[in-house]
Amino acid sequence: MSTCVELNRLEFSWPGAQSALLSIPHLSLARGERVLLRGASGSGKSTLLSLIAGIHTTAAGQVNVLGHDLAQLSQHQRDRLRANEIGYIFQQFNLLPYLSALANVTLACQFAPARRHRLQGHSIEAAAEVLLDRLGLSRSQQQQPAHQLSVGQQQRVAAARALLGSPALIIADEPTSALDQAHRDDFIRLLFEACEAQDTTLLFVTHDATLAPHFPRTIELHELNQASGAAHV
Ligand SMILES: Nc1ncnc2c1ncn2[C@@H]1O[C@H](COP(=O)(O)OP(=O)(O)OP(=O)(O)O)[C@@H](O)[C@H]1O
Repeated sequence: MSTCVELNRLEFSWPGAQSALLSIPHLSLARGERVLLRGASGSGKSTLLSLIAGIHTTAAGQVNVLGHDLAQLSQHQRDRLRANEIGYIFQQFNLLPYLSALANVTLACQFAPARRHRLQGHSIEAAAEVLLDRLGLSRSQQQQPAHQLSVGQQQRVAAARALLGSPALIIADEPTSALDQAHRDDFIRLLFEACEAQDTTLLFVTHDATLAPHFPRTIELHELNQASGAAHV
């Protein structure tokens, strides 16, 4: 099985902080793996995601994504790698409220040539419609402005935007915190099915312990992180 993400001797401190936030000897995520990353509020989960996504970098240690050492890439190269290979689902979804659901999804491929290429000749719009169908949005809902959709529907749009064009990695940062349990379980099932269909690795972050049974692998950040100032559950 090939490796999607690998961290080696990663150290990270925010500028001005008195101690390291993250000190992670090793972490490896295989291609297609579904992993839950759990940790207390403030323990550094979002920071770790931003390092894996190449939004922030650290000179200490190695963050490897699909065989690329992110520290060796220019900012432009990291941005391209992220656009092409990483789909991000945010806690607040970050949809453009007055654009239709469909237009929010198609945006994902506008600046990502590799993602467009993987649509294998289908138009971006046709591929987005099929993905939204699969995630349970009717064609009329797909035409509605995002702000007129329910929270659960907006979340599916955010998931479709992340999944379109089969990126290698989906990073989901607390994407279910606004949902009740039934909608949450339903969303996770749909997300798993979509990731499996396209062999996408899923790194799903939460502080909710009850989600662990859904995932084949759970990582507790406080067990992974050896930084002395790290927050514990
Ligand atoms: N841009 C930043 N600049 C400086 N410090 C930051 C920045 N972002 C986060 N921090 C600090 O890093 C620590 C970890 O924050 P982070 O958001 O990574 O935690 P988290 O585990 O995702 O928390 P939560 O579950 O509450 O979202 C906090 O002390 C926070 O104040």
